Amino acid sequence: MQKTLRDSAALRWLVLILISSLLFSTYWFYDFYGGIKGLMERGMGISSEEYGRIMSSTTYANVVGMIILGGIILDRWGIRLAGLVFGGLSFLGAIISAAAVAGWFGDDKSTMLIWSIVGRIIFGIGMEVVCVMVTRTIVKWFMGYEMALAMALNIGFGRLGTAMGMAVAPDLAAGGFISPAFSFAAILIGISLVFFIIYIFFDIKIDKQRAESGIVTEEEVDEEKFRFADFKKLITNRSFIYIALLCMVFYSAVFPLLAYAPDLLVNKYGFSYEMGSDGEFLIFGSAILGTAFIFVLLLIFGLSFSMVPRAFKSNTHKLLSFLVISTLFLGYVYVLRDVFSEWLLNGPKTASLIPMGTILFTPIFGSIVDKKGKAATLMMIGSALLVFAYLSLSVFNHVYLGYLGLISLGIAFSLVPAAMWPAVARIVAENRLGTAYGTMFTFQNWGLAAFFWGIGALLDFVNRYRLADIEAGLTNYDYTIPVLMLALLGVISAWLAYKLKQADKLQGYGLENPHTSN
Ligand SMILES: NCCCC[C@H](NC(=O)[C@@H](N)CCCCN)C(=O)O
Repeated sequence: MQKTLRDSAALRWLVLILISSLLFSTYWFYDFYGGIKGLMERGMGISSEEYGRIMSSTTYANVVGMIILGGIILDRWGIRLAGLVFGGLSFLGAIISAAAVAGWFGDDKSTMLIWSIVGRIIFGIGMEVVCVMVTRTIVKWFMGYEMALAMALNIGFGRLGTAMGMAVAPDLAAGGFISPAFSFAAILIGISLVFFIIYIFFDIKIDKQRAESGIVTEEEVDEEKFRFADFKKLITNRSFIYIALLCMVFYSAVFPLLAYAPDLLVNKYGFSYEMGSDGEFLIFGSAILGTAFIFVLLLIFGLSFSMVPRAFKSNTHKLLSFLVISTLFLGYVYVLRDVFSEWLLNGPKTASLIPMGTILFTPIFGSIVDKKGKAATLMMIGSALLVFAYLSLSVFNHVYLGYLGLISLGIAFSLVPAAMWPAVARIVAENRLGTAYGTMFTFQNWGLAAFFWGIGALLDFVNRYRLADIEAGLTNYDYTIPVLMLALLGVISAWLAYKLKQADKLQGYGLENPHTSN
């Protein structure tokens, strides 16, 4: 059979980098607000509820079915046009948001708020469909090759975007001017769109090659397509209902918390928002480049831990490679010990270590699920960890318990997605996966809409008699009740994972069994 571009490993990985840049930049824009919540409140004169409203607006179009409509458009138009249009929408939304905070539409609070919401709504439409489009592109290039690894790396790029966005945004907003943090994040999406345009040349070429050699073209591959008949079947399947509800409840307890985590650490434990000079690692005199370098090295270590030892067949080589990477990692931590000890007292930097940790843990848990199974049980454990994390971060007041809570949150945030997404592929036939993802993301956005806003609204409500003092910097927000509410979501998640385990026993999808193919 005639070879195509995807038969070259180098080209496949190049394609992965080109398209993952879109995930990196859109996750960055999605999550960097968390790193500057306090600065946004002061800069724009908004309350926590209004901040929550801006975050929640990302989901507004998606809660009424935009992801499903986007999926159908993706089916009709294909990767190239849909990618340009939805990537373009996320860029447009980001530009509008940046213009809003820069005061281009007017510098009074309500104008800035309204245009920030308009920007986030448009960004949210583009971002979620980009997520589905990128998954589809990975299937197109990696089917029959290293698909699971490519997907894990792809999410890793997204998490790196989240972590760096949260950590770097306060440096970009130095002096309390939030506008540069927005412009920078918007420009990143623009750059990733250029990468996507470069990808388009490869996409055209491979489609040509596939047509010439009689391999099915993208339009003919219907594995990932959305179909209403499939949708009806899915929402009457017990196991799917439980896993989709779990996706909604679990992510509602995690993504919205990330948008408040730096502020929580600042208000509860007295961490800083802006970094002192001791915590700055300068490259060419720039703290931003220095932070980016530290994160890229963390990513490289995370990926090396999860990929290098498993590439060797003999246990001795596995152990040896693990020891070499561990030694290098310890050296890296030792050299940067002063920087890291400052970071652990800074809200945005500490919170950014949660998504960073998932880059290390998600592939590890993924391979445990592959080898040992127990997917539903691991989802129960992950949800229980969430309960522990949120109890530690709410009712208790000790900073070390707080760190332990953050570590548990990071493990839960790795464990549940690592078990959940492959489990969907077991419950749902391959030709219904596109429909399943679209449906789950829509459910997820319902939960996110409620909790992005709900945490902020509850925060203002429980602190209603102290808001003037908080604004004047005389006292801090009390986060106890909002975080306790998230612990309840952890309990519901654990119950849903348990119901999933029971439903799976009846329906026999084998979620608790190892992946025999691996
Ligand atoms: N192949 C499916 C992977 C889903 C990964 C998942 N992404 C989402 O849930 C997106 N709908 C929302 C991303 C929001 C970014 N803060 C994930 O775990 O990231």
